[in-house]
Amino acid sequence: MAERQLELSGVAVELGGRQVLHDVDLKLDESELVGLIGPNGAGKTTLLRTILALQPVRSGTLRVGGRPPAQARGRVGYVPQRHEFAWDFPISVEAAVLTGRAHLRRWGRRADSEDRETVRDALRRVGMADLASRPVGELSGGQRQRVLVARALAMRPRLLLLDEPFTGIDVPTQEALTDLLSQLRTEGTALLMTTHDLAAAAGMCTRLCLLNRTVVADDEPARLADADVWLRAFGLARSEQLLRILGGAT
Ligand SMILES: Nc1ncnc2c1ncn2[C@@H]1O[C@H](COP(=O)(O)OP(=O)(O)OP(=O)(O)O)[C@@H](O)[C@H]1O
Repeated sequence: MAERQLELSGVAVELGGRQVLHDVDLKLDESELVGLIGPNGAGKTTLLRTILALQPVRSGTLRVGGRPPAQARGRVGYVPQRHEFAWDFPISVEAAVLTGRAHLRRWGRRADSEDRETVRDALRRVGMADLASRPVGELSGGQRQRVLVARALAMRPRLLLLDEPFTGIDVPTQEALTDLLSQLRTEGTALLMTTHDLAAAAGMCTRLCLLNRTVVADDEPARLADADVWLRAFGLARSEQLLRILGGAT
């Protein structure tokens, strides 16, 4: 049976005294790729940060690999939005990816041969092995995205969270990333990805989870063909543009 990597049941989260998420139920097993879709401000990033134990759960239950999130940090990789990384920091690509292993190493200990081999392997997987010594500030947007993915892979996560990984990247990087996510799935990694690219998500995800403060719908893309579900998720009236974007899906 597939191993459960993530389970949320009735989860509520508050930010600044305001309830941002309520009654969130979500399950994710190994080898699943779930697209987290919702309008701006729906709580997608907050949900990822809560799974990473960066945000407390107000009520409900959250388990990562069967454990409370604070005890499961070593099994969750995170690819943040690109603007969240300090690209002006004067370090090489290799050093940036090595930071992905920092919490697996004892504080102050130097990187060993296993760390370096894991970093090289992660850079190979994202097609960046040739640029290992390049300063991160000199990279293009697509190359930066690859570095963030390699950094998350360097910890060999069982669960990988990706925040808008396809936003603003070139087509070759989109294709390479799509292939990589599919490979990770076949290796058993569970993947949860926020995206605004509905067409890409429908094409590659095993399930789509429509979030708007709570889970409005969660199913295989082909089974989410009802326009009303999408309209509810996005809080829209029937006439709006989303119906046209969804095209055949509605
Ligand atoms: N530190 C904070 N304090 C109070 N409210 C916050 C804080 N951070 C975010 N919020 C609010 O929480 C809600 C959810 O934000 P979040 O960033 O999780 O949404 P999102 O779905 O990721 O949006 P986007 O698609 O725009 O990235 C928003 O209304 C936002 O304004």
